[in-house]
Amino acid sequence: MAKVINPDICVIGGGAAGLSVAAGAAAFGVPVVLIERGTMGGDCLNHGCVPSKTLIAVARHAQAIRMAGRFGLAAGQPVVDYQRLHARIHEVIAGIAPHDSVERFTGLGVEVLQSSARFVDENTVAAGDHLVRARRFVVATGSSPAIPDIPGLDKVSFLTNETLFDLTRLPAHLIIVGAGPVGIEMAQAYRRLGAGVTVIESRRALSDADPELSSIAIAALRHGGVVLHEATTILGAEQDGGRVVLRCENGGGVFQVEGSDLLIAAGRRPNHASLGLAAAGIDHNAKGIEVGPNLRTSNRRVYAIGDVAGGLQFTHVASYHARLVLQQMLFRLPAREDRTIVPKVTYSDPEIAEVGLSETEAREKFGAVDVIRTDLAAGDRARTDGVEAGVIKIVAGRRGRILGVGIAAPGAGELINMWSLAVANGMTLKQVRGYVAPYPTLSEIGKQAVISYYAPLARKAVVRSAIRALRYFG
Ligand SMILES: Cc1cc2nc3c(=O)[nH]c(=O)nc-3n(C[C@H](O)[C@H](O)[C@H](O)COP(=O)(O)OP(=O)(O)OC[C@H]3O[C@@H](n4cnc5c(N)ncnc54)[C@H](O)[C@@H]3O)c2cc1C
Ligand SMILES: NC(=O)c1ccc[n+]([C@@H]2O[C@H](COP(=O)([O-])OP(=O)(O)OC[C@H]3O[C@@H](n4cnc5c(N)ncnc54)[C@H](O)[C@@H]3O)[C@@H](O)[C@H]2O)c1
Repeated sequence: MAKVINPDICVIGGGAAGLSVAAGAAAFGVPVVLIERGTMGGDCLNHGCVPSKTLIAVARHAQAIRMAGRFGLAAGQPVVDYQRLHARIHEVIAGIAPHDSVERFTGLGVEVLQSSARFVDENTVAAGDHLVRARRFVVATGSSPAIPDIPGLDKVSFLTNETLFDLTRLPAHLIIVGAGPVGIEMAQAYRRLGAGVTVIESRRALSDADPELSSIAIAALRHGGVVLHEATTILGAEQDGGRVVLRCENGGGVFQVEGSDLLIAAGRRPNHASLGLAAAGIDHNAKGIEVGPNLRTSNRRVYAIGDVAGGLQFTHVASYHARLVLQQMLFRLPAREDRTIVPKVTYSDPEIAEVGLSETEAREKFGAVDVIRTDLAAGDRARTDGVEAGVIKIVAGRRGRILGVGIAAPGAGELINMWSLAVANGMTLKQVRGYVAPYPTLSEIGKQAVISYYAPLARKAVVRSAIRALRYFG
Protein backbone atom coordinates (compact mmCIF):
# COMPACT_ATOMS: atom_id res chain seq x y z
CA MET A 1 0.00 0.00 0.00
CA ALA A 2 1.25 3.48 -0.88
CA LYS A 3 2.59 5.64 1.91
CA VAL A 4 0.79 8.99 2.05
CA ILE A 5 2.81 12.06 3.03
CA ASN A 6 1.57 15.63 3.49
CA PRO A 7 4.39 18.18 3.22
CA ASP A 8 3.74 21.89 2.75
CA ILE A 9 5.62 21.89 -0.54
CA CYS A 10 6.30 19.15 -3.08
CA VAL A 11 8.96 19.92 -5.68
CA ILE A 12 9.20 17.75 -8.80
CA GLY A 13 12.66 17.80 -10.38
CA GLY A 14 16.07 18.13 -8.75
CA GLY A 15 17.74 20.46 -11.27
CA ALA A 16 18.76 24.09 -10.74
CA ALA A 17 15.13 25.22 -10.35
CA GLY A 18 13.82 22.48 -8.05
CA LEU A 19 16.91 22.38 -5.84
CA SER A 20 16.74 26.14 -5.28
CA VAL A 21 13.11 25.91 -4.15
CA ALA A 22 13.76 22.91 -1.90
CA ALA A 23 16.84 24.47 -0.27
CA GLY A 24 15.06 27.83 0.18
CA ALA A 25 11.96 26.28 1.76
CA ALA A 26 14.02 24.02 4.03
CA ALA A 27 16.09 27.01 5.19
CA PHE A 28 12.86 28.49 6.61
CA GLY A 29 11.93 25.20 8.30
CA VAL A 30 9.07 24.44 5.89
CA PRO A 31 8.37 20.70 5.34
CA VAL A 32 9.35 19.94 1.75
CA VAL A 33 9.53 16.81 -0.40
CA LEU A 34 11.74 16.74 -3.50
CA ILE A 35 11.18 14.11 -6.19
CA GLU A 36 13.95 13.38 -8.69
CA ARG A 37 13.89 10.50 -11.16
CA GLY A 38 17.47 10.81 -12.42
CA THR A 39 20.73 12.37 -11.28
CA MET A 40 20.52 15.24 -8.81
CA GLY A 41 21.71 18.53 -10.30
CA GLY A 42 19.77 18.14 -13.56
CA ASP A 43 20.97 19.31 -16.93
CA CYS A 44 23.19 22.19 -15.86
CA LEU A 45 25.48 20.10 -13.71
CA ASN A 46 25.44 16.84 -15.63
CA HIS A 47 24.95 17.63 -19.34
CA GLY A 48 24.84 21.41 -19.71
CA CYS A 49 26.57 24.46 -18.27
CA VAL A 50 29.23 22.71 -16.18
CA PRO A 51 30.63 20.23 -18.73
CA SER A 52 30.28 22.69 -21.62
CA LYS A 53 32.07 25.50 -19.79
CA THR A 54 34.81 23.09 -18.68
CA LEU A 55 35.33 22.03 -22.29
CA ILE A 56 35.31 25.65 -23.46
CA ALA A 57 37.97 26.57 -20.86
CA VAL A 58 40.24 23.77 -22.09
CA ALA A 59 39.69 24.86 -25.70
CA ARG A 60 40.61 28.44 -24.75
CA HIS A 61 43.96 27.19 -23.39
CA ALA A 62 44.52 25.22 -26.59
CA GLN A 63 43.88 28.37 -28.60
CA ALA A 64 46.30 30.34 -26.40
CA ILE A 65 49.08 27.88 -27.35
CA ARG A 66 48.24 28.39 -31.02
CA MET A 67 48.18 32.19 -30.72
CA ALA A 68 51.20 32.52 -28.42
CA GLY A 69 53.37 33.96 -31.22
CA ARG A 70 51.49 37.27 -31.04
CA PHE A 71 52.81 37.74 -27.53
CA GLY A 72 56.43 36.86 -28.27
CA LEU A 73 56.11 33.28 -27.03
CA ALA A 74 56.73 30.07 -28.95
CA ALA A 75 53.47 29.10 -30.61
CA GLY A 76 52.56 25.50 -31.40
CA GLN A 77 49.80 23.12 -32.32
CA PRO A 78 48.18 22.05 -29.04
CA VAL A 79 48.41 18.32 -28.36
CA VAL A 80 45.05 17.27 -26.99
CA ASP A 81 44.80 14.28 -24.68
CA TYR A 82 41.06 13.80 -25.04
CA GLN A 83 40.82 11.05 -22.44
CA ARG A 84 42.40 13.42 -19.94
CA LEU A 85 39.98 16.14 -21.04
CA HIS A 86 37.06 13.73 -20.58
CA ALA A 87 38.36 12.90 -17.10
CA ARG A 88 38.68 16.61 -16.27
CA ILE A 89 35.07 17.29 -17.31
CA HIS A 90 33.87 14.54 -15.01
CA GLU A 91 36.18 15.62 -12.17
CA VAL A 92 34.67 19.11 -12.32
CA ILE A 93 31.13 17.64 -12.26
CA ALA A 94 32.08 15.37 -9.37
CA GLY A 95 33.52 18.36 -7.48
CA ILE A 96 30.21 20.21 -7.63
CA ALA A 97 27.90 17.18 -7.25
CA PRO A 98 28.04 16.97 -3.41
CA HIS A 99 26.41 20.41 -3.26
CA ASP A 100 23.37 19.03 -5.16
CA SER A 101 23.39 15.55 -3.61
CA VAL A 102 20.64 13.60 -1.89
CA GLU A 103 22.86 13.54 1.24
CA ARG A 104 23.18 17.32 1.37
CA PHE A 105 19.48 17.91 0.80
CA THR A 106 18.49 15.29 3.35
CA GLY A 107 20.85 17.06 5.77
CA LEU A 108 19.06 20.35 5.03
CA GLY A 109 15.80 18.70 6.12
CA VAL A 110 14.37 17.92 2.66
CA GLU A 111 12.74 14.52 2.16
CA VAL A 112 14.13 13.28 -1.18
CA LEU A 113 12.22 10.63 -3.15
CA GLN A 114 14.25 9.06 -5.93
CA SER A 115 11.62 8.11 -8.46
CA SER A 116 9.46 9.44 -11.26
CA ALA A 117 6.56 11.71 -10.28
CA ARG A 118 3.09 11.83 -11.80
CA PHE A 119 -0.07 13.72 -10.84
CA VAL A 120 -2.96 11.38 -10.10
CA ASP A 121 -5.44 14.14 -9.27
CA GLU A 122 -5.48 17.89 -8.64
CA ASN A 123 -3.65 17.68 -5.34
CA THR A 124 -1.86 14.32 -5.32
CA VAL A 125 1.39 13.17 -6.88
CA ALA A 126 2.43 9.52 -7.05
CA ALA A 127 6.15 8.81 -6.75
CA GLY A 128 7.26 5.19 -6.39
CA ASP A 129 5.47 3.80 -3.35
CA HIS A 130 4.53 7.28 -2.07
CA LEU A 131 1.48 9.45 -2.55
CA VAL A 132 2.31 13.09 -1.90
CA ARG A 133 -0.52 15.43 -0.93
CA ALA A 134 1.02 18.85 -0.55
CA ARG A 135 -0.39 22.33 -0.01
CA ARG A 136 1.64 23.56 -2.98
CA PHE A 137 3.46 21.80 -5.85
CA VAL A 138 6.33 23.16 -7.89
CA VAL A 139 6.96 21.46 -11.24
CA ALA A 140 10.62 21.90 -12.22
CA THR A 141 11.15 18.99 -14.59
CA GLY A 142 13.31 20.85 -17.10
CA SER A 143 13.77 20.09 -20.79
CA SER A 144 15.44 17.60 -23.14
CA PRO A 145 17.07 17.98 -26.54
CA ALA A 146 14.55 18.41 -29.35
CA ILE A 147 15.25 16.06 -32.24
CA PRO A 148 14.28 17.61 -35.60
CA ASP A 149 12.25 15.73 -38.13
CA ILE A 150 15.02 15.03 -40.68
CA PRO A 151 14.43 12.14 -43.12
CA GLY A 152 16.81 9.27 -42.31
CA LEU A 153 17.94 10.68 -38.96
CA ASP A 154 16.39 7.73 -37.13
CA LYS A 155 18.95 5.45 -38.84
CA VAL A 156 21.95 7.61 -37.98
CA SER A 157 23.83 7.52 -34.71
CA PHE A 158 24.00 11.04 -33.31
CA LEU A 159 25.05 12.88 -30.16
CA THR A 160 23.09 15.35 -28.05
CA ASN A 161 24.18 17.34 -25.01
CA GLU A 162 23.20 14.26 -22.97
CA THR A 163 25.87 12.08 -24.63
CA LEU A 164 28.46 14.54 -25.97
CA PHE A 165 30.42 14.75 -22.73
CA ASP A 166 30.74 10.96 -22.55
CA LEU A 167 32.95 10.93 -25.68
CA THR A 168 36.44 9.70 -24.90
CA ARG A 169 37.89 10.59 -28.31
CA LEU A 170 38.07 13.84 -30.23
CA PRO A 171 35.72 13.73 -33.23
CA ALA A 172 37.69 14.00 -36.47
CA HIS A 173 34.91 16.06 -38.05
CA LEU A 174 31.88 17.13 -36.04
CA ILE A 175 28.73 18.18 -37.87
CA ILE A 176 26.43 20.27 -35.68
CA VAL A 177 22.76 20.82 -36.45
CA GLY A 178 21.68 24.15 -34.93
CA ALA A 179 23.58 27.38 -34.37
CA GLY A 180 21.94 28.46 -31.12
CA PRO A 181 24.05 28.87 -27.96
CA VAL A 182 24.73 25.12 -27.66
CA GLY A 183 25.76 24.71 -31.31
CA ILE A 184 27.92 27.83 -31.43
CA GLU A 185 29.68 27.23 -28.10
CA MET A 186 30.48 23.62 -28.97
CA ALA A 187 31.47 24.44 -32.57
CA GLN A 188 34.17 26.87 -31.52
CA ALA A 189 35.40 24.71 -28.63
CA TYR A 190 35.74 21.53 -30.74
CA ARG A 191 37.39 23.44 -33.58
CA ARG A 192 39.93 24.86 -31.14
CA LEU A 193 40.62 21.37 -29.84
CA GLY A 194 41.49 20.33 -33.39
CA ALA A 195 38.28 18.81 -34.82
CA GLY A 196 36.92 19.81 -38.20
CA VAL A 197 33.52 21.45 -37.55
CA THR A 198 30.59 22.17 -39.87
CA VAL A 199 27.42 23.81 -38.54
CA ILE A 200 24.08 23.73 -40.36
CA GLU A 201 21.49 26.31 -39.31
CA SER A 202 18.04 26.70 -40.85
CA ARG A 203 17.78 30.37 -39.84
CA ARG A 204 20.50 32.83 -38.76
CA ALA A 205 23.20 31.82 -36.28
CA LEU A 206 22.47 33.06 -32.73
CA SER A 207 19.20 34.48 -34.00
CA ASP A 208 18.05 35.50 -30.52
CA ALA A 209 21.00 37.90 -30.10
CA ASP A 210 21.47 41.42 -31.48
CA PRO A 211 23.02 40.81 -34.95
CA GLU A 212 25.50 43.64 -34.40
CA LEU A 213 26.96 41.65 -31.49
CA SER A 214 26.51 38.09 -32.72
CA SER A 215 28.16 38.91 -36.07
CA ILE A 216 31.42 39.61 -34.16
CA ALA A 217 31.36 36.15 -32.54
CA ILE A 218 30.34 34.46 -35.79
CA ALA A 219 33.19 36.16 -37.67
CA ALA A 220 35.61 34.86 -35.01
CA LEU A 221 34.24 31.32 -35.38
CA ARG A 222 34.61 31.42 -39.16
CA HIS A 223 38.08 32.92 -38.88
CA GLY A 224 38.98 30.00 -36.61
CA GLY A 225 37.94 27.50 -39.28
CA VAL A 226 34.35 26.62 -38.36
CA VAL A 227 32.28 26.14 -41.52
CA LEU A 228 28.81 27.57 -40.98
CA HIS A 229 25.91 27.23 -43.42
CA GLU A 230 23.03 29.53 -42.46
CA ALA A 231 19.53 29.59 -44.00
CA THR A 232 20.05 25.94 -44.92
CA THR A 233 17.54 23.11 -44.98
CA ILE A 234 18.64 19.56 -44.25
CA LEU A 235 16.98 17.30 -46.82
CA GLY A 236 18.16 14.01 -45.38
CA ALA A 237 20.66 12.17 -43.20
CA GLU A 238 22.49 8.93 -43.89
CA GLN A 239 25.03 6.69 -42.15
CA ASP A 240 27.79 5.58 -44.51
CA GLY A 241 29.89 3.17 -42.45
CA GLY A 242 31.72 5.30 -39.93
CA ARG A 243 30.64 8.54 -41.60
CA VAL A 244 27.52 10.67 -41.36
CA VAL A 245 26.29 12.36 -44.52
CA LEU A 246 23.78 15.22 -44.57
CA ARG A 247 22.16 16.37 -47.80
CA CYS A 248 21.48 20.08 -47.55
CA GLU A 249 20.02 22.88 -49.62
CA ASN A 250 20.33 26.67 -49.50
CA GLY A 251 20.46 29.64 -51.90
CA GLY A 252 23.59 28.14 -53.46
CA GLY A 253 21.85 24.84 -54.36
CA VAL A 254 22.00 21.28 -53.02
CA PHE A 255 25.21 20.08 -51.37
CA GLN A 256 26.51 17.35 -49.07
CA VAL A 257 28.24 17.58 -45.73
CA GLU A 258 30.23 14.62 -44.39
CA GLY A 259 31.59 14.11 -40.92
CA SER A 260 32.69 11.50 -38.41
CA ASP A 261 30.12 12.56 -35.77
CA LEU A 262 26.84 14.41 -35.63
CA LEU A 263 25.66 16.63 -32.76
CA ILE A 264 22.02 17.68 -32.63
CA ALA A 265 21.72 21.09 -30.94
CA ALA A 266 18.40 22.12 -32.42
CA GLY A 267 16.62 23.45 -29.32
CA ARG A 268 14.71 21.93 -26.42
CA ARG A 269 11.40 20.25 -25.65
CA PRO A 270 9.80 20.44 -22.19
CA ASN A 271 9.79 17.38 -19.91
CA HIS A 272 6.07 17.26 -19.21
CA ALA A 273 4.67 14.32 -21.19
CA SER A 274 4.75 11.79 -18.34
CA LEU A 275 3.59 14.12 -15.56
CA GLY A 276 -0.16 13.34 -15.79
CA LEU A 277 -0.86 17.07 -16.19
CA ALA A 278 -4.41 16.46 -17.46
CA ALA A 279 -5.32 14.66 -14.21
CA ALA A 280 -4.32 17.78 -12.29
CA GLY A 281 -6.00 20.27 -14.66
CA ILE A 282 -2.68 21.83 -15.67
CA ASP A 283 -2.73 23.48 -19.11
CA HIS A 284 0.31 22.93 -21.28
CA ASN A 285 1.46 23.07 -24.88
CA ALA A 286 4.43 21.97 -26.98
CA LYS A 287 6.60 24.78 -25.57
CA GLY A 288 5.94 23.99 -21.93
CA ILE A 289 3.55 24.26 -19.00
CA GLU A 290 1.43 27.39 -19.32
CA VAL A 291 2.05 29.89 -16.53
CA GLY A 292 1.11 33.46 -15.74
CA PRO A 293 3.70 36.14 -14.89
CA ASN A 294 3.59 34.82 -11.30
CA LEU A 295 4.52 31.32 -12.60
CA ARG A 296 1.25 29.82 -11.40
CA THR A 297 -0.38 27.20 -13.63
CA SER A 298 -4.09 26.72 -14.37
CA ASN A 299 -4.18 24.66 -11.12
CA ARG A 300 -3.82 27.29 -8.36
CA ARG A 301 -1.89 24.92 -6.11
CA VAL A 302 0.76 24.29 -8.74
CA TYR A 303 3.63 26.45 -10.00
CA ALA A 304 5.90 25.60 -12.95
CA ILE A 305 9.43 27.01 -13.09
CA GLY A 306 12.71 26.73 -14.98
CA ASP A 307 12.97 25.21 -18.46
CA VAL A 308 9.63 23.39 -18.27
CA ALA A 309 7.81 26.73 -18.01
CA GLY A 310 8.73 27.35 -21.66
CA GLY A 311 10.25 30.85 -21.30
CA LEU A 312 13.91 31.80 -21.07
CA GLN A 313 16.02 28.69 -20.49
CA PHE A 314 19.00 29.54 -18.29
CA THR A 315 20.21 28.31 -14.93
CA HIS A 316 20.01 31.80 -13.45
CA VAL A 317 16.39 32.00 -14.64
CA ALA A 318 15.71 28.72 -12.82
CA SER A 319 16.97 30.21 -9.55
CA TYR A 320 15.19 33.54 -10.23
CA HIS A 321 11.94 31.60 -10.70
CA ALA A 322 12.62 29.70 -7.47
CA ARG A 323 12.88 32.98 -5.55
CA LEU A 324 9.62 34.25 -7.08
CA VAL A 325 7.63 31.17 -6.10
CA LEU A 326 9.17 30.98 -2.61
CA GLN A 327 8.14 34.61 -2.08
CA GLN A 328 4.55 33.67 -2.93
CA MET A 329 4.37 30.30 -1.16
CA LEU A 330 6.17 31.20 2.06
CA PHE A 331 5.29 34.87 2.56
CA ARG A 332 2.12 35.17 0.46
CA LEU A 333 3.71 38.16 -1.27
CA PRO A 334 2.88 38.93 -4.89
CA ALA A 335 5.63 38.29 -7.44
CA ARG A 336 5.94 38.78 -11.19
CA GLU A 337 8.63 37.60 -13.54
CA ASP A 338 10.45 40.45 -15.31
CA ARG A 339 12.32 39.03 -18.29
CA THR A 340 13.97 42.37 -19.08
CA ILE A 341 16.27 42.06 -16.07
CA VAL A 342 17.57 38.62 -17.10
CA PRO A 343 21.07 38.65 -18.64
CA LYS A 344 21.77 36.29 -21.55
CA VAL A 345 25.28 35.15 -22.31
CA THR A 346 26.71 32.97 -25.06
CA TYR A 347 30.14 31.67 -24.08
CA SER A 348 31.80 31.96 -27.46
CA ASP A 349 35.05 33.89 -27.82
CA PRO A 350 34.32 36.76 -27.83
CA GLU A 351 31.36 36.20 -25.51
CA ILE A 352 28.04 37.83 -26.29
CA ALA A 353 26.18 39.24 -23.29
CA GLU A 354 22.94 41.19 -23.27
CA VAL A 355 20.55 42.52 -20.66
CA GLY A 356 17.37 44.59 -20.93
CA LEU A 357 15.90 45.75 -24.22
CA SER A 358 17.78 45.42 -27.48
CA GLU A 359 17.99 48.48 -29.72
CA THR A 360 15.10 47.16 -31.86
CA GLU A 361 12.90 46.34 -28.85
CA ALA A 362 13.61 49.73 -27.28
CA ARG A 363 12.73 51.58 -30.49
CA GLU A 364 9.51 49.58 -30.84
CA LYS A 365 8.53 50.37 -27.25
CA PHE A 366 9.73 53.95 -26.81
CA GLY A 367 10.29 55.38 -30.31
CA ALA A 368 13.35 57.61 -30.06
CA VAL A 369 16.15 56.21 -27.93
CA ASP A 370 19.86 56.98 -27.64
CA VAL A 371 22.32 54.29 -28.66
CA ILE A 372 25.90 54.67 -27.44
CA ARG A 373 28.57 52.41 -28.93
CA THR A 374 32.23 52.15 -28.08
CA ASP A 375 34.79 49.84 -29.57
CA LEU A 376 36.43 47.69 -26.98
CA ALA A 377 39.77 47.93 -28.78
CA ALA A 378 39.82 51.64 -27.88
CA GLY A 379 40.50 50.77 -24.23
CA ASP A 380 44.01 50.51 -22.78
CA ARG A 381 43.37 47.08 -21.24
CA ALA A 382 42.24 45.74 -24.61
CA ARG A 383 45.62 46.84 -26.00
CA THR A 384 47.67 45.30 -23.17
CA ASP A 385 45.73 42.03 -23.51
CA GLY A 386 45.76 41.94 -27.30
CA VAL A 387 41.95 42.08 -27.60
CA GLU A 388 41.23 43.09 -31.18
CA ALA A 389 37.48 43.08 -31.59
CA GLY A 390 34.57 43.88 -29.37
CA VAL A 391 31.93 46.46 -28.70
CA ILE A 392 29.68 47.76 -25.94
CA LYS A 393 26.31 49.10 -26.92
CA ILE A 394 24.15 50.97 -24.42
CA VAL A 395 20.52 51.82 -25.17
CA ALA A 396 19.17 54.72 -23.11
CA GLY A 397 15.73 56.26 -22.88
CA ARG A 398 14.33 59.44 -21.38
CA ARG A 399 16.48 61.17 -18.78
CA GLY A 400 19.30 58.77 -19.61
CA ARG A 401 17.56 55.70 -18.18
CA ILE A 402 19.53 52.59 -19.13
CA LEU A 403 17.11 50.36 -21.06
CA GLY A 404 19.51 47.72 -22.31
CA VAL A 405 23.16 46.86 -22.78
CA GLY A 406 24.92 44.46 -25.14
CA ILE A 407 28.57 43.52 -25.08
CA ALA A 408 30.70 41.45 -27.44
CA ALA A 409 34.02 40.90 -25.71
CA PRO A 410 36.19 38.32 -24.02
CA GLY A 411 34.62 37.96 -20.57
CA ALA A 412 31.41 39.76 -21.60
CA GLY A 413 29.55 37.44 -19.20
CA GLU A 414 31.49 39.05 -16.36
CA LEU A 415 31.23 42.58 -17.78
CA ILE A 416 27.43 42.40 -18.04
CA ASN A 417 27.03 42.02 -14.27
CA MET A 418 27.14 45.71 -13.38
CA TRP A 419 24.79 46.53 -16.25
CA SER A 420 22.36 43.86 -15.04
CA LEU A 421 22.31 45.66 -11.70
CA ALA A 422 21.79 48.98 -13.50
CA VAL A 423 18.88 47.69 -15.62
CA ALA A 424 17.24 45.86 -12.69
CA ASN A 425 17.31 49.07 -10.65
CA GLY A 426 16.30 51.51 -13.39
CA MET A 427 19.62 53.34 -13.13
CA THR A 428 20.68 56.20 -15.37
CA LEU A 429 23.76 57.09 -17.42
CA LYS A 430 24.45 59.89 -14.94
CA GLN A 431 24.85 57.37 -12.15
CA VAL A 432 27.31 55.36 -14.22
CA ARG A 433 29.24 58.54 -15.03
CA GLY A 434 29.65 59.14 -11.29
CA TYR A 435 31.27 55.86 -10.28
CA VAL A 436 35.02 55.27 -10.23
CA ALA A 437 36.16 52.43 -12.48
CA PRO A 438 39.48 50.72 -11.78
CA TYR A 439 42.20 51.24 -14.42
CA PRO A 440 43.09 49.35 -16.56
CA THR A 441 40.08 47.07 -16.90
CA LEU A 442 37.84 46.04 -19.75
CA SER A 443 34.80 47.21 -17.72
CA GLU A 444 36.10 50.77 -17.93
CA ILE A 445 35.02 50.89 -21.55
CA GLY A 446 31.40 51.09 -20.37
CA LYS A 447 32.13 54.18 -18.36
CA GLN A 448 34.07 55.65 -21.28
CA ALA A 449 31.04 55.05 -23.49
CA VAL A 450 28.88 57.00 -21.05
CA ILE A 451 31.42 59.85 -20.87
CA SER A 452 31.43 60.03 -24.67
CA TYR A 453 27.66 60.47 -24.47
CA TYR A 454 28.12 63.56 -22.31
CA ALA A 455 31.03 64.95 -24.39
CA PRO A 456 28.86 67.27 -26.54
CA LEU A 457 27.88 69.00 -23.28
CA ALA A 458 31.45 70.32 -22.96
CA ARG A 459 31.07 72.10 -26.32
CA LYS A 460 27.80 73.84 -25.45
CA ALA A 461 28.11 77.63 -25.40
CA VAL A 462 25.99 77.91 -22.26
CA VAL A 463 28.26 75.52 -20.34
CA ARG A 464 31.40 77.31 -21.52
CA SER A 465 30.03 80.73 -20.53
CA ALA A 466 29.01 79.36 -17.11
CA ILE A 467 32.62 78.18 -16.59
CA ARG A 468 33.93 81.60 -17.67
CA ALA A 469 31.51 83.33 -15.28
CA LEU A 470 32.65 81.16 -12.38
CA ARG A 471 36.25 82.38 -12.89
CA TYR A 472 35.25 85.76 -11.42
CA PHE A 473 34.77 84.13 -8.05
CA GLY A 474 38.49 83.42 -7.71
C1 LIG B 1 24.77 22.19 -23.43
C2 LIG B 1 24.05 23.18 -22.56
C3 LIG B 1 24.75 24.24 -22.00
C4 LIG B 1 24.11 25.15 -21.18
N1 LIG B 1 24.84 26.19 -20.67
C5 LIG B 1 24.23 27.11 -19.89
C6 LIG B 1 24.97 28.17 -19.34
O1 LIG B 1 26.18 28.30 -19.55
N2 LIG B 1 24.33 29.06 -18.55
C7 LIG B 1 22.99 28.95 -18.28
O2 LIG B 1 22.45 29.78 -17.55
N3 LIG B 1 22.25 27.94 -18.80
C8 LIG B 1 22.85 27.02 -19.59
N4 LIG B 1 22.11 25.98 -20.11
C9 LIG B 1 20.69 25.88 -19.76
C10 LIG B 1 20.51 25.25 -18.36
O3 LIG B 1 21.20 24.01 -18.32
C11 LIG B 1 19.03 25.03 -18.06
O4 LIG B 1 18.32 26.24 -18.26
C12 LIG B 1 18.82 24.57 -16.62
O5 LIG B 1 19.48 23.34 -16.40
C13 LIG B 1 17.32 24.38 -16.33
O6 LIG B 1 17.15 23.91 -15.02
P1 LIG B 1 15.79 23.16 -14.60
O7 LIG B 1 15.93 22.90 -13.14
O8 LIG B 1 14.63 23.91 -15.09
O9 LIG B 1 15.80 21.80 -15.41
P2 LIG B 1 16.79 20.53 -15.37
O10 LIG B 1 18.15 20.93 -15.02
O11 LIG B 1 16.58 19.84 -16.67
O12 LIG B 1 16.25 19.63 -14.18
C14 LIG B 1 15.02 18.95 -14.26
C15 LIG B 1 15.10 17.70 -13.42
O13 LIG B 1 13.80 17.14 -13.34
C16 LIG B 1 13.92 15.72 -13.38
N5 LIG B 1 12.62 15.18 -13.84
C17 LIG B 1 12.05 15.32 -15.06
N6 LIG B 1 10.85 14.71 -15.07
C18 LIG B 1 10.67 14.17 -13.85
C19 LIG B 1 9.61 13.42 -13.25
N7 LIG B 1 8.50 13.12 -13.91
N8 LIG B 1 9.77 13.03 -11.96
C20 LIG B 1 10.89 13.32 -11.26
N9 LIG B 1 11.90 14.04 -11.78
C21 LIG B 1 11.80 14.46 -13.05
C22 LIG B 1 15.06 15.48 -14.36
O14 LIG B 1 15.63 14.20 -14.16
C23 LIG B 1 16.00 16.63 -14.02
O15 LIG B 1 16.99 16.26 -13.07
C24 LIG B 1 22.73 25.03 -20.92
C25 LIG B 1 22.01 23.97 -21.48
C26 LIG B 1 22.65 23.06 -22.28
C27 LIG B 1 21.87 21.93 -22.87
N1 LIG C 1 25.34 30.23 -22.53
C1 LIG C 1 24.16 29.83 -22.11
O1 LIG C 1 23.57 30.39 -21.20
C2 LIG C 1 23.54 28.66 -22.76
C3 LIG C 1 24.32 27.75 -23.44
C4 LIG C 1 23.68 26.69 -24.06
C5 LIG C 1 22.31 26.58 -23.97
N2 LIG C 1 21.60 27.47 -23.30
C6 LIG C 1 20.13 27.38 -23.28
O2 LIG C 1 19.72 26.12 -23.74
C7 LIG C 1 18.66 26.28 -24.67
C8 LIG C 1 18.89 25.39 -25.84
O3 LIG C 1 19.96 25.84 -26.66
P1 LIG C 1 20.05 25.39 -28.17
O4 LIG C 1 21.20 26.09 -28.78
O5 LIG C 1 19.97 23.91 -28.26
O6 LIG C 1 18.66 25.84 -28.73
P2 LIG C 1 18.13 27.13 -29.50
O7 LIG C 1 16.68 26.92 -29.65
O8 LIG C 1 18.60 28.38 -28.89
O9 LIG C 1 18.85 27.02 -30.93
C9 LIG C 1 18.61 25.94 -31.78
C10 LIG C 1 18.93 26.33 -33.20
O10 LIG C 1 18.77 25.18 -34.02
C11 LIG C 1 18.16 25.59 -35.23
N3 LIG C 1 17.50 24.43 -35.81
C12 LIG C 1 16.42 23.76 -35.33
N4 LIG C 1 16.10 22.74 -36.16
C13 LIG C 1 16.98 22.75 -37.18
C14 LIG C 1 17.18 21.96 -38.33
N5 LIG C 1 16.37 20.93 -38.64
N6 LIG C 1 18.18 22.27 -39.18
C15 LIG C 1 19.01 23.29 -38.92
N7 LIG C 1 18.88 24.10 -37.82
C16 LIG C 1 17.88 23.82 -36.97
C17 LIG C 1 17.22 26.69 -34.82
O11 LIG C 1 16.91 27.53 -35.91
C18 LIG C 1 18.03 27.41 -33.75
O12 LIG C 1 18.82 28.45 -34.28
C19 LIG C 1 18.59 27.73 -25.06
O13 LIG C 1 17.31 28.21 -24.77
C20 LIG C 1 19.61 28.43 -24.23
O14 LIG C 1 19.02 29.47 -23.49
C21 LIG C 1 22.18 28.52 -22.70
